[in-house]
Amino acid sequence: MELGWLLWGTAVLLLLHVLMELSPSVNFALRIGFYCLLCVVSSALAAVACLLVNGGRTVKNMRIIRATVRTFKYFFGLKFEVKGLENFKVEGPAIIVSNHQSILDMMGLMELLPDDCVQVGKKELMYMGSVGLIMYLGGVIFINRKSTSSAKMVMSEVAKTMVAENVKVWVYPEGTRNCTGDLLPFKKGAFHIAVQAQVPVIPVVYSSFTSFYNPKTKLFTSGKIKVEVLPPIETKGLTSDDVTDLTDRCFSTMRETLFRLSGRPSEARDSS
Ligand SMILES: CCCCC/C=C\C/C=C\CCCCCCCC(=O)SCCNC(=O)CCNC(=O)[C@H](O)C(C)(C)COP(=O)(O)OP(=O)(O)OC[C@H]1O[C@@H](n2cnc3c(N)ncnc32)[C@H](O)[C@@H]1OP(=O)(O)O
Ligand SMILES: CCCCCCCC/C=C\CCCCCCCC(=O)OC[C@@H](O)COP(=O)(O)O
Repeated sequence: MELGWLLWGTAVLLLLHVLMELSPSVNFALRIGFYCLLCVVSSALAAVACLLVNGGRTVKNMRIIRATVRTFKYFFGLKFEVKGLENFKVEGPAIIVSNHQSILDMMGLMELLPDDCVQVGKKELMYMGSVGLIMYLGGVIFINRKSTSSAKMVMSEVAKTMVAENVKVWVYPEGTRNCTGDLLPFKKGAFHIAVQAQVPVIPVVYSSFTSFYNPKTKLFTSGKIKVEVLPPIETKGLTSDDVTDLTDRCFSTMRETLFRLSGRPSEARDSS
């Protein structure tokens, strides 16, 4: 009986392996499916650990989440090469902004997440079962993207509490995933918070995933991601009139870094 199960199991695994080799779509679906399963199962386990260790919603839970998610890269053959971590060593709170390419970004995020740092996420994520629960327990700030006034109100509240509670806040200023190898125009919420709280903005750039991950062509292989934490941009003395300038400055620096890290030729940069 047990031998029968073993043979069946081996046959199914072999078949999946062959299908993955033959069809990029099957390979993509299985790898993404496995990633989601890993997120769901480890979120459930991590939620129990968070509740036992810290008792409820607190940024301290991010340490447990970070340690868990840092193991995921080994399943997918992903390597991170990180530079500039010393730029996180600013005194007190800061806004961290980074490019957002895919749901796989959670691995890159946790690879360098500093202590006492929460993220801003769309409120729909809260309803993703155990994944929503772990985000809630980790202190993720949920915003309603469909209501500008409500999102702005939450962001302004964040500007006050991040200073009072001495936490850093991680925002994806593109406001949505974008896996084209370029940046979408930045939304200004992160920069408004930085100016309101008079805290520095620390840009983080991940190289383009397109060489190993592309949902359009169903590409998902192993790969290397270069990451750079750029020097903090001070906001002391800036007012709301300076937000557009601050946003543009940050966008240009990050775009230049993205192209450099991704080895994009300079002619392509100039023509886009
Ligand atoms: C253990 C296993 C675990 C498994 C893994 C699971 C989980 C890991 C755990 C945790 C990780 C969590 C990671 C979560 C990632 C989530 C990623 C996302 O969800 S990205 C999407 C959501 N984020 C954003 O949208 C942020 C960026 N957006 C903005 O900043 C926006 O500006 C906005 C505040 C949302 C508002 O957007 P909207 O489109 O409605 O309006 P505009 O941007 O056009 O702004 C209109 C207008 O208002 C001005 N403005 C904006 N903000 C402010 C403000 N705070 N104060 C004053 N004014 C503001 C803006 O400048 C515009 O005016 P103007 O045009 O005149 O400049
Ligand atoms: C009871 C309901 C159960 C639902 C189960 C859902 C299972 C999904 C499982 C795992 C998914 C892992 C997701 C990791 C978190 C990713 C966060 C993220 O990257 O969100 C996308 C968001 O930034 C922008 O969204 P859009 O690009 O605008 O869209």
